[in-house]
Amino acid sequence: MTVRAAVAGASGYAGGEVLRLLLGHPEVEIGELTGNSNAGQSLGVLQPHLRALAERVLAPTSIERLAGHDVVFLALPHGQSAEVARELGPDVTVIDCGADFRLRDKADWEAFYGSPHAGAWPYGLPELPGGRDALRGSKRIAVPGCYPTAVSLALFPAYAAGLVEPEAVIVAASGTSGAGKAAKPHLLGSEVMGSMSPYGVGGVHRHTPEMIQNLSAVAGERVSVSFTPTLAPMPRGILATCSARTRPGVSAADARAAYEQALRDEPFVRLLPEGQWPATSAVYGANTALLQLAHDPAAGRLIVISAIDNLTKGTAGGAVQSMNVALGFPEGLGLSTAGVAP
Ligand SMILES: NC(=O)C1=CN([C@@H]2O[C@H](COP(=O)(O)OP(=O)(O)OC[C@H]3O[C@@H](n4cnc5c(N)ncnc54)[C@H](OP(=O)(O)O)[C@@H]3O)[C@@H](O)[C@H]2O)C=CC1
Ligand SMILES: CC(=O)N[C@@H](CCC(=O)OP(=O)(O)O)C(=O)O
Repeated sequence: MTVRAAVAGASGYAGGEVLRLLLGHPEVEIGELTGNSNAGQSLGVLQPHLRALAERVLAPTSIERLAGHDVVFLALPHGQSAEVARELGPDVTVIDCGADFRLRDKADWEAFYGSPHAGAWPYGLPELPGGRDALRGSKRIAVPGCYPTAVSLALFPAYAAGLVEPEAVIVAASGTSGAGKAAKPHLLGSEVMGSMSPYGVGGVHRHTPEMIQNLSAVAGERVSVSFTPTLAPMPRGILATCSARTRPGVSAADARAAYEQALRDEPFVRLLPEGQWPATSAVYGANTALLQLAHDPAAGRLIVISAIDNLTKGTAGGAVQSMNVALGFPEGLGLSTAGVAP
């Protein structure tokens, strides 16, 4: 069964990555492509790496343009998806790469996004316990934020197995494409090259409540999260260093066994052999999350490090994987675990 898919926000980083993956998806025909300030411009100019779409021209984003497709990917700024989604019929599969429908808690949404809460949709992280069941047949999917993807995949096996206390400390580095294509002064090349810097420190980053939501659901109790994001001088990738206090008696071998068990059948999440560590270069352009763990007995903490490509597993790959589950396609269709190296 071939489906026809439209992409709104096709001039942006997330929309471009969705299109790169859809070009390799055997069951998807690419339909309307829309943008905002770049409407009227050709994809050959806006996304020069997508040669097969070079002649296509962006239309303005409107319901008329997006209606009539089987699937609509929304890769729009926060707050822009809800209205579009409301107008699209219940028979259209709408996959939102933005944040609008990720959080279930209205107060959290209002506190971190400062706008009215639009609601919550089934969450596009199939690997979480119950994740695939929630997505199967769903016509609405909220694709996770890139940091919550890296962190939730790193820590869910520990909480599912009861290995750690309900507190997690996370420091993560992201490539600059995480901030989107729109020009921002602190992302000028001269500010970013050759430097790493923190931002959103002290529990204020909007991905914090999303991590708490995911980990608490797995743990069955509220998990507190201290999250510090940093900006790294690379275009793509997230390296998340996550730790939590181990429950009494938990050993390194227990942790390894629990992760191996939890990830045994996962096609896109891999616990590396002992002695190998995740690196962003190994997941560049791949829909893979690579993990490694260590137990620090002196500190009494389990440390789990994960690497993803923020635009692939962290956005567009997660979106396509979730679409596959929702529509009943093989989950890995159109998705590669092969990265680009060096
Ligand atoms: N970058 C990343 O790593 C990740 C991004 N996301 C999410 O994906 C979404 C897109 O992000 P990203 O691609 O990085 O951002 P970009 O800034 O690169 O792209 C934004 C896109 O939205 C369009 N747009 C801007 N304003 C409007 C508007 N008012 N109405 C309709 N379309 C508009 C732009 O069109 P035009 O260029 O024509 O003006 C462009 O196509 C965001 O919600 C983001 O949170 C999620 C996870 C990770
Ligand atoms: C480096 C950088 O700026 N990253 C973005 C996160 C990108 C992402 O996943 O975000 P959305 O929630 O916007 O979909 C940030 O910290 O705001």
